[in-house]
Amino acid sequence: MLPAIKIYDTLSRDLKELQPIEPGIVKMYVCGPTVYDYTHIGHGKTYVVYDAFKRYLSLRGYHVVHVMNITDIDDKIIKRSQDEGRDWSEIVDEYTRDYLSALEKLNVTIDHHPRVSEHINEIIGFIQGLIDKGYAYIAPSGSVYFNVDKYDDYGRLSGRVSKETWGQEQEFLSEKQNPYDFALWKAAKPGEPYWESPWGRGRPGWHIECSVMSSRYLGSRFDIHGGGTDLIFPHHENERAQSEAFFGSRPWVSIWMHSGLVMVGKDKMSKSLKNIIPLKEAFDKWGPMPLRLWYLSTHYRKPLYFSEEALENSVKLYERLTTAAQLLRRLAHESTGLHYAREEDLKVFNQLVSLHTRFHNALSDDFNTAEALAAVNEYLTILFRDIQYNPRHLLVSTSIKLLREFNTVLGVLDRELEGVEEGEALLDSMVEILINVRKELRKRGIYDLSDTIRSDLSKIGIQLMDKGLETTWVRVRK
Ligand SMILES: Nc1ncnc2c1ncn2[C@@H]1O[C@H](COP(=O)(O)OP(=O)(O)OP(=O)(O)O)[C@@H](O)[C@H]1O
Ligand SMILES: [Zn+2]
Repeated sequence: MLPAIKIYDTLSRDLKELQPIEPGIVKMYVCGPTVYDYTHIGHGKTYVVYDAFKRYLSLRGYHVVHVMNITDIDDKIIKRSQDEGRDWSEIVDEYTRDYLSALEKLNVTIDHHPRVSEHINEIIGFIQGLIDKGYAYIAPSGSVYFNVDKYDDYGRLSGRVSKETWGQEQEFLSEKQNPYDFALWKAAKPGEPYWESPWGRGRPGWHIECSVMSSRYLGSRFDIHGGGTDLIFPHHENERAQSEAFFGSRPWVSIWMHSGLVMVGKDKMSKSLKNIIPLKEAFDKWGPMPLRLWYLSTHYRKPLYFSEEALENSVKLYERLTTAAQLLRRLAHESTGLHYAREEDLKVFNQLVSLHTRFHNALSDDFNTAEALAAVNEYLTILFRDIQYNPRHLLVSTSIKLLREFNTVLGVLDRELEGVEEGEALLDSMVEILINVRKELRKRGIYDLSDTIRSDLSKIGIQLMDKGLETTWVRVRK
């Protein structure tokens, strides 16, 4: 029996057992990027952590619905478009493309990827609802603010008990009833992008989009709300206040799950601090899969300090994992004759089984990927030390099963593990057929054709090596 899944909930400051509102289905919303600059390795951590968590939930048999928004209307985007003299939609297109391509490389999938600009009517409806219920007021400028005093649980998520610590959006102090009220709708200044609304031309404030789009795709209550710890205040505090006010029920979400930030020294890696490494540069230097492993090398709630050395270690781990997948593919063919296990083999088998338990214990206890990776490392040691030269069927098939399970969460060997399926065996046989044909051609002196076969195979990553008339081959990973 696998242990129940527990996750640290920022609101109750305690571990909470995952008990989905609808049995078997986990609904998760994670705050996504504001697309006004290149996606950086800090963002990548947040995306990969929730992707890996979702993969773990799937491994445990849950159906997960994962929503992440794209903020394509925001003050930062408008500022960038004014600074560069470019239309805001051009900026949004450029950086959305960069973001989506980074997700693809990182092997992160999202089920719903809603954009603010495509939900303006729903946002207006939600704000009107808050006004009607007495939680929001219209200022003379045409902006609409949330009246924080009307909501009785403000500050609990972030642990800010005193009103003195709630101040935000200083630029609107003159028209807000309180310094801690926040904008739901911002009246447009000349030259700014705008949409028509009952309160005049304007655009949504930042926080309202997440309340609206989460309920649009997940309903008025859902299981997990995530994002980086930088968002707890004011963003998530505000999301919570306006959602519970609008739906008139509590709790809005069952678990608030926050991931620690990528840090450069003492600072958060951040576009605004200009200390970023864009993901596209990091991909060239270390590769996307080692980055995934690096993100998972520390407990998700802790900060992750940027370090070239740590990234090099992840590159090495990735190499060991890919070698393991290749080795297992080979052993899967070789071990078919070794259908008996001796006593010492059973000991190795038991070690593998206990690593499986350790992996699940770690991940079900607040998704401890650092501890899970320790189990993976130990598995690799056993594979290369005890199984590689003793490929008993029991040990090889258990190792394959385990590596698949590990990878379901890690998400770095999807392609390599396909190699263990029948499809790959078929491909292997096809290569052998071509090699035999080529041998015949060479025997008959038809070298131009035999060279063509070799160079064409090399283009698809299959390298032939001749020794006399005999030919061996390897797969070259690009
Ligand atoms: N340094 C970081 N480490 C981990 N996650 C981060 C980091 N910076 C931002 N995030 C997370 O990435 C997601 C998208 O962030 P967003 O685009 O809003 O960043 P931002 O705060 O505007 O960026 P920046 O601070 O770089 O200007 C959010 O969930 C946020 O919590
Ligand atoms: Zn949000």
